[in-house]
Formats: sequence, structure tokens, C-alpha cells
Amino acid sequence: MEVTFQQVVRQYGKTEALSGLTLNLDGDKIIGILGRNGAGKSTALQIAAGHLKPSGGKVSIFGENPFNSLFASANTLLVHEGMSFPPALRLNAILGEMERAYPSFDKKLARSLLEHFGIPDNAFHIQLSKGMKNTFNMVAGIAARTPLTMFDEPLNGMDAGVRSDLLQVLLKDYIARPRMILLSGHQLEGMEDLFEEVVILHQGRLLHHGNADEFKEGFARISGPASEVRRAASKVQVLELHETLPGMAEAIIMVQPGTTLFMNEGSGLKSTSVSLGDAYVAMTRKKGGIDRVYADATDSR
Ligand SMILES: Nc1ncnc2c1ncn2[C@@H]1O[C@H](COP(=O)(O)OP(=O)(O)OP(=O)(O)O)[C@@H](O)[C@H]1O
Repeated sequence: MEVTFQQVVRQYGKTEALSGLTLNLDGDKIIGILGRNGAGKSTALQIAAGHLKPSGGKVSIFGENPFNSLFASANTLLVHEGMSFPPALRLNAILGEMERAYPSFDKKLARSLLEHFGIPDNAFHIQLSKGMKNTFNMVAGIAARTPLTMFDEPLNGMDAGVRSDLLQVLLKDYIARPRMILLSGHQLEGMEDLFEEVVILHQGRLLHHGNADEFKEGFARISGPASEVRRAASKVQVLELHETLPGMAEAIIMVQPGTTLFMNEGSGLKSTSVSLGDAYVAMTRKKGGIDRVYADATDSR
């Protein structure tokens, strides 16, 4: 399984959603596709699924251009909130259609999962609540078992119980039948533990691609008395530093692989790990952050 983007550009009028994205993914893995709002994640996934044509560059999925490719459409599935199904079909009939479209679709698994989540299979898709729609879509995506399955913000609107059950079943099914799964999202709780690799997009380009654990290990959060945090931070690359309580501060810093943070005993400093979500947000935050925006906006009054 190989997905490659070479210098891919995608324009929407004057907006450039992808500005020369180059990325190589291969192997059966669960890969997190992360990035701030507007970074180009959905556009990249829609291009990989063959739903959108790039304005420039080359994309290949299983060695083929996915756009208008029957082979690619039978072997890839993009699950997203805007998925639409024929309004006259009940859920059970939609599952029947998916079974015909995807050779590895497991209808029995899909029906059992719908029953578990209390979604009647004689309902129409349009009648479902937002969380139920996304649950149905994700169930269909898991049961399709396409060699490349992509989920774009799949967990929106779901309650915590449904989220954790779906992620558990996704992991179980992936272990039983490995395939390439791309997962994008902002609410990463529960999801980030599944990622073997992470791809971080920023302003339509690739900012980082690598092993998820190694990426996380490249960051640390130090907190404690503000003067001590500033002293420790002066020796390393700091992504973010702000006051918490009066006289106290915390910073997110970059840590070189294989190095240990040296902190004076009795300094009151504490070092903790940084979640994947906090790490990529810190990495892509504008200088000064929201504190600077607020200070600048209110200074002149
Ligand atoms: N149909 C469209 N028409 C015009 N501009 C679009 C369209 N779709 C996306 N864009 C623009 O392309 C850029 C990338 O959007 P995209 O949806 O790919 O980002 P994203 O990383 O998925 O964002 P989010 O996390 O907010 O969903 C944004 O500037 C967006 O406004």
C-alpha cells in the first residue's frame, strides 16, 4: 500500500489549499493527519480518495492516479461528515449497496455495530442525529475494510462512550485485518494512542512526517516558578511560554532526542510529557499567541 503526493497544488479560486504537498506513506499503519484549521487536511484526503482533482503535481494510490479510477474507488473509502447517501435508501439498503461496491465489506459486522449503538437499520440516513450520522458513517468505514480507509474528523458529535467503543473496534479490526488507515481530527483524545505515524500539515505543505511516539518525545512541558521556567527555557528551543498563576509559568519546549532535561533540585520545576495535540498546536502557533493578540487589541484603549 503506497500513497504518494508529489508537489501537489490545489486551488479553490484564489485560495491555495495545498501549496506543493510532497508526502510518501506506505505500509499497513494507522496514521494521524493533523494540522490547524485550514491546513489542507480535508483537501489532501479528498484528493487521495479521487474525489478532487489536483490543480498541479502528481498523486498516486496503489501506483495509480486516483481521480476517476475505478480501481482506486473500489479500494479506498473516505469517511467524512458530508457523506451523502441516496435519500430513498434505508440504512440497511445503504449497507447492501456498500457490500456491492466494496469486495471486503462485512455487512454482518456493520449490522451488529449499528445494533450495539442503538441505530435502527430501517431508518433513513437523513433522520439520524449528527452524532448518529457520524457513528453510522464510521461503522460503514470500518466494515468496508478497504486497503486505504480515511476518516476525516470522524468522531464529531459523538458522546464519549460511543467514541471509545468505535476506536476500540477500529483497533481490533485493524489488528485482525491490517490496512492503511488515515485519521484526521482535532479532538484527539483516545485517538492519538492509535497513531503509529503522524503527518502534520501546515498552510498546505508538509511540516512533519514520522513516528508518532518519537514526535511526542521531542517535546516537554516545564512548569513552576516563572523565573525558574524562564531560566530553564533560555537554554532550549521554546515553542510557548505563558504565566499560569501569578509568579508561576509553564513552557512547551523542544527536547533533542536522547537528551535528558537537567533541572536544578529545589528549583520547584516540574517536567511532564506533552500530548500530540498540544505538541502540533505549539509547533504551528503564531508568535506571541493569543496573549499577544489580546494585549495588542486592548493596549490602545
Ligand atoms: N470548497 C471550497 N471552496 C473554497 N475554498 C475552500 C474549499 N474547501 C476548502 N477551501 C479552503 O482551502 C483551505 C484548506 O481547507 P481544508 O478544508 O482542506 O483544511 P482542513 O485542514 O481540513 O481544515 P479544518 O481542520 O478546518 O477542517 C482553507 O483555506 C479553506 O478555506
